Amino acid sequence: MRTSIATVSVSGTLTEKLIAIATAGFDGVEIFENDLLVCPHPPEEIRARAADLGLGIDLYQPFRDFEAVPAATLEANLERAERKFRVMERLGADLLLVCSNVSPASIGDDALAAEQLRRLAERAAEHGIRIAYEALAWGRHVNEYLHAWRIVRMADHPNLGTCLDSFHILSRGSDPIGIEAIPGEKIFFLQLADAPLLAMDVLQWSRHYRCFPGQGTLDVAGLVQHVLNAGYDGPLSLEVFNDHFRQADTGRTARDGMRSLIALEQTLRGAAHPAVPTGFAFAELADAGSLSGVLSALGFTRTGSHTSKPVELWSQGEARMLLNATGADPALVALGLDSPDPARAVKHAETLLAPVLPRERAPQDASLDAIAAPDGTALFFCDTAWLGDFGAPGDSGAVEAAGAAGAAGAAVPIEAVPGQITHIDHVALTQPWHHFDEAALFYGSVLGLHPQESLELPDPYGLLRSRAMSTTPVSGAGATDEAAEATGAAGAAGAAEQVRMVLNIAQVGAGDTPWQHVALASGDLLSVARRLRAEHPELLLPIPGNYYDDLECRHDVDPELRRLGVLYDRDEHGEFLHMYTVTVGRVFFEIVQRVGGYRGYGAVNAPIRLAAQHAGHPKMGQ
Ligand SMILES: O=C(O)c1ccc(O)c(O)c1
Ligand SMILES: [Mg+2]
Repeated sequence: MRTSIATVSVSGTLTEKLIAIATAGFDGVEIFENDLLVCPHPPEEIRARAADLGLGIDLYQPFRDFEAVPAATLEANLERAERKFRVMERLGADLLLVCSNVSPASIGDDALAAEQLRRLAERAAEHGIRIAYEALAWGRHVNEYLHAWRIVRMADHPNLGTCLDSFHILSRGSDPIGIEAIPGEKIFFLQLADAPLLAMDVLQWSRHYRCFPGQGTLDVAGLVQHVLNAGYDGPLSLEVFNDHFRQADTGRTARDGMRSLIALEQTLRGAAHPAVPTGFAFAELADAGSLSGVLSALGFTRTGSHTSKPVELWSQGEARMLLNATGADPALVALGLDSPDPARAVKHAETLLAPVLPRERAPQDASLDAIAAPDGTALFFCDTAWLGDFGAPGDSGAVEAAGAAGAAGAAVPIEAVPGQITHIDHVALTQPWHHFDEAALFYGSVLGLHPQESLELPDPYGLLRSRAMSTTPVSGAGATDEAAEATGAAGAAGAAEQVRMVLNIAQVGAGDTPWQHVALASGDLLSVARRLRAEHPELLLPIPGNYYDDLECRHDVDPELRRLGVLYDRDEHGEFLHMYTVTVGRVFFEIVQRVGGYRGYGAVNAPIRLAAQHAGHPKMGQ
C-alpha cells in the first residue's frame, strides 16, 4: 500500500520535513498549506525537492469554507480556488482537500452544497485537478462522513470524490461499516490518525491530541479494513495534529509514523503476533559495586559468573538479575525477554524499524540478539542458551547449557522457601516526555503488549503520566469484554509468564537520568517485609503514618502493614501488597504480591511513593 503523511504531522521547516519523511521511507506527502506559506522557496522548488527525494505530492490541503454559501460568496470562493489551482500546478499536486464549511454564514442545504461543489469540480477539471471533500467532525452542517458522501454523490462529477479521515469518523462514534457502501473509486483519499479517549471538545481534541495509529484507543485498523473492502487503493496517509510531535525530533517522528503504518498493515494481515515474550529472562543492571548488597538483602544469591565478561548472575526463584560491573552509577541497562523464537522476534522487530544492537561476544558465548527500546534500554530475546554463558560463581569455565538451569541458573522451585521472591512482576521504565507515545507504539507493535490503564499521578512537584502495558489485554477504557475474559482465563496461574511494563513520563528537569525500577513478585510479601524490616530497615522507603490513617479507614487491613511499611490496594479481582526499597543510583526495587487476580500496579499509592522518594532525594530523577 502506498504510504503518505501530512507535513503538519512532524516538526521543522518544509525542507526538513520532506527530508525526514523521505528518509523514513514514505512514498508521498500531503502538503499542509501553512507549511508552504511560511516556506521561503517557491512551489517549483518544493516540487523539485520532493521529486529528488522520491516523494510524490499526493494532496494539497486544506481549502476551507467553500460550499453552501450565498451566491455572491461563491464567486469569491471560486476565484480563491483558481489561485490555489495555480499554486498546485506549480507544486505538481493534482488533488485538493476541501473540508466541510465551519462558517456560521454557511447554509444547511445539501442541494446547494452539491451544486457549488460541482462548479468547483468543473473548474478543477480544467486544470487536471480533483477535489476530495472531507467532513470535519465540527463542520457547521456537514460533520458526518456519510453526509459528505451523499453530497458528493448528488454533485455527480468525476473530479469530485470524498476524503475519509479516521479521526473525524471515529471521534464522533460513527459506525465505519457505512464506508463499504461508498464505491472505492469515489474515495479519493484516506487520512489516518488515532487519539486517546478524552472527554473534550472535538476540535481541541483533534488539533492537539491526535497521534499515530496504535498510540491511542481508536480502532483505526478496523476502519481501514472497511475502506479496503470498499475497493479503495490510494495512499494510507497519516494526518496528525499533536502538540508534542510539533516539538519532537523530525526524523524520529517520521520514522515512528512509518512504524505505525507497518504495524497497521501487519494487523490487517490478521496473523498472530509472532514475537510475544512469555516472561522476563533477566534484568541487567550496570553497577559499581553497590547493588550486590541490596540484592543479597532482598534474598538473591550469586549463582553464576559470565565466562568472558565482568557480569554476575544473581538469582532467586525465577527472578534473575545480571550485575554488569561497568563502574557506572547503578542503572537498568537491559532486559532479557523469554521468547519462543528469538531469531523470529528480532526479524519482526527489524520489520518495525527497531534498531538491532551490535554485540561483542566471545566465540563460545551464546548468540543473543538485542534491539534498542526508544529510551536506549537493550531488549534481548532469549531462550535458555544464555545461561550457558555463566559458570559457577568465580569460575571461569562455562557450564553446559543443559546443566545451567541446575547450576548457574539455580532455579529453586517456586514457593519452596517461605517469603522468597519468585519472579519479575514488572519493570517500570521512565521515558522522556516527547518519546512517550513512541514507546507505547514500540512496545505494542514490537512486543505485542496491550495498553492497560493510563494514569496521571500527583507528585509533589508535578503530575506523573503513566501507562501500563502487558502481554494480556486487560479490561478498561477501549478494551472489549472478550479481552477481559481472556485476562481472567490467564488468571494467577500465568502470573510468571506475563510480561508487564509500566511506562512513565519523566518529569520536566529530570534530564537524561530518569529512574527505573524492577518489581519483584513474592507469594508471601509479609515474610519478606518482616525479614527486611528486621535485618535491613535502612533499605526500605519510609511510608508516612498519615497513609495508614487513611488506608485503615478505607479498608479493613492487617495493622502489621503499618509497622512494616507495606502499601495496599484492591480491585474487583483481588488484593495487592507492595513495598519499595530506597533508590540506589538510578534504580530502586519494588516487591509485590498479587492476591487473587489483582490486575493493577497499586497506582493509587504512587503519590505516596513519589513523595517519599522526594523526601529522600530532594533532586530525584523521575
Ligand atoms: O483541523 C482542521 O482544520 C483540519 C483541516 C484539514 C483536515 O484534513 C483535518 O482533518 C482537520
Ligand atoms: Mg483530515
